[in-house]
Amino acid sequence: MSEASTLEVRDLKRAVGDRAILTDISFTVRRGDILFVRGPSGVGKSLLLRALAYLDPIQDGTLLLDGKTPEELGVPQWRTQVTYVPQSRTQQKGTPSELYFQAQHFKAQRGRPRGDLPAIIAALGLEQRVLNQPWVELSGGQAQRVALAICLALKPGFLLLDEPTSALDHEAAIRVERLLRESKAACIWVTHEDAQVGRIGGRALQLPLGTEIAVDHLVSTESPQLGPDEDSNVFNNETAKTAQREGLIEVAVQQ
Ligand SMILES: Nc1ncnc2c1ncn2[C@@H]1O[C@H](COP(=O)(O)OP(=O)(O)OP(=O)(O)O)[C@@H](O)[C@H]1O
Repeated sequence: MSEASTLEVRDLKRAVGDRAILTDISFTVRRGDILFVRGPSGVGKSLLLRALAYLDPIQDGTLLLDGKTPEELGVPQWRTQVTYVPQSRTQQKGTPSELYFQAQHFKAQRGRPRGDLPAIIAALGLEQRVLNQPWVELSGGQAQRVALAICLALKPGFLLLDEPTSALDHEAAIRVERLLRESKAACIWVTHEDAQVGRIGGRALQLPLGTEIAVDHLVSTESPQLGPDEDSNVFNNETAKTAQREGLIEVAVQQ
C-alpha cells in the first residue's frame, strides 16, 4: 500500500482481565507530528503503544490508518507502518545485522524505502561493530539505540517510542532526539522527562484522561555542541549501499 499519512484513534479501551486501564482515548496523529504520552507509572502508557501497534487486543474502539482498520489493511501491513520500539532490551537471539537481514524477507516490507543503517548508527554515536555483536553482549544503552536505529532504517510512518532514551546519558539522548526530529515519521513518544518535552515541543496526551495539551517549545541550553560533520541529516543521505540492504522487517524488535 502507499504510505499512510494519518493515524486515528477513536474511543480506545484497553483492559487487563476485568480491570479497565484506558478508556475513551481518542486522538489523531499525522506524519511529522510528535505526540508525547505522559502520565504516572502504571497508568497504561506502554499498553497504549502496544495497542496502537496491534500487538495486544483492544477491548473497544477503533484504530484507523488513512481510514482503514488493522483488519482491513492486514496486520503485517499495519505493523510495517506503525512500529513499536520497546522500552527494554530486546530478547532477540543473534545480532542486529542478522535481524535487519532477516527482516528483508517479510512480505509487507518488500519494495519499501530504506534509511541508511550505518549512517544512523554513526549519528547515534555508536560504532559500526555493534551491528555484528550478539544482542546479549550489548549494554542496555547500546541495545536501546541499535533497536531504534533498525526501526528508523525501516522508515515506518509512525514510530511508537517507549521511553527511547531511558538507558542513555544526556549526550546520547540529545542525539536520539535530533534523529527523531529529523525523521519524517510521526512519533508517539512516552517520556517521564519534562525537559525532553520542552526541548522538542509538539503535543502531549495526558493519561489516564486522554486530554491533549500543547507543549511550549522551549530551547534547551544544555544541548551538547556537535560538529558540522555530525549534524548532517542521515535521512537525506541515501547511498548506494542502502540498495544492498533493501527489504526488511515487520517489527524489528517485536517480542
Ligand atoms: N501483561 C499484563 N498482565 C497484567 N497486568 C498488566 C500487564 N501489562 C501491564 N499490566 C498492568 O497494566 C497497568 C499499565 O501498565 P503499563 O506498563 O502500560 O504502565 P506504564 O504507564 O507504561 O508504566 P511505566 O511508566 O512504569 O512504564 C499496570 O498496572 C500494569 O501492572
